[in-house]
Amino acid sequence: MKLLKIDHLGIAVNDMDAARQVWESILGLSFEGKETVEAQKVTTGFLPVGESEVELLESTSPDGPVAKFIEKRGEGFQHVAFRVENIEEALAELKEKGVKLIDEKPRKGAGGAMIAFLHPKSTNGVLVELCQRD
Ligand SMILES: C[C@@H](C(=O)O)C(=O)SCCNC(=O)CCNC(=O)[C@H](O)C(C)(C)COP(=O)(O)OP(=O)(O)OC[C@H]1O[C@@H](n2cnc3c(N)ncnc32)[C@H](O)[C@@H]1OP(=O)(O)O
Ligand SMILES: [Co+2]
Repeated sequence: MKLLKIDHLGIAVNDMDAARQVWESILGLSFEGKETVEAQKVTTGFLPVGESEVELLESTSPDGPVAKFIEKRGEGFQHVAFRVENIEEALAELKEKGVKLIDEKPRKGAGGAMIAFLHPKSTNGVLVELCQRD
């Protein structure tokens, strides 16, 4: 398995439009548009930066992972997503190594990507997303 690059950094926010203002006007990034991914109970908003992107995450439901995260920790950095060439192979390899997988099988993410999460308890307290884009 090879991690190709940091695909995106996920930031949990209370209000997409308010957060978008901050990342655009203060940090000078450009907002690419919103997309709701119901399976994850989030609306995403991507802002490219170099070879990677910032992914703003607003929860669509009080019982979603982003709402729960904000309730416990407040707004902030929620996950890092690494691009991989072959997500099925990567998951098989990580499972073999005893890594605790949240998703044993890839799921559909934003922008047509296939994604899977590793449990933060396996990765030094950081929620890791693997992401394959074809
Ligand atoms: C659209 C897509 C895309 O990019 O295409 C996305 O990104 S969707 C992005 C949103 N989707 C996701 O996050 C899906 C994957 N996440 C999950 O399944 C969940 O959020 C878990 C990570 C399993 C946490 O679940 P849950 O909140 O029910 O468990 P919990 O609160 O008991 O947390 C268990 C322990 O993990 C810690 N914990 C929870 N969320 C964490 C996070 N984001 N980063 C680091 N640690 C985290 C808690 O503090 C707790 O630690 P202590 O035990 O020490 O107190
Ligand atoms: Co993500």
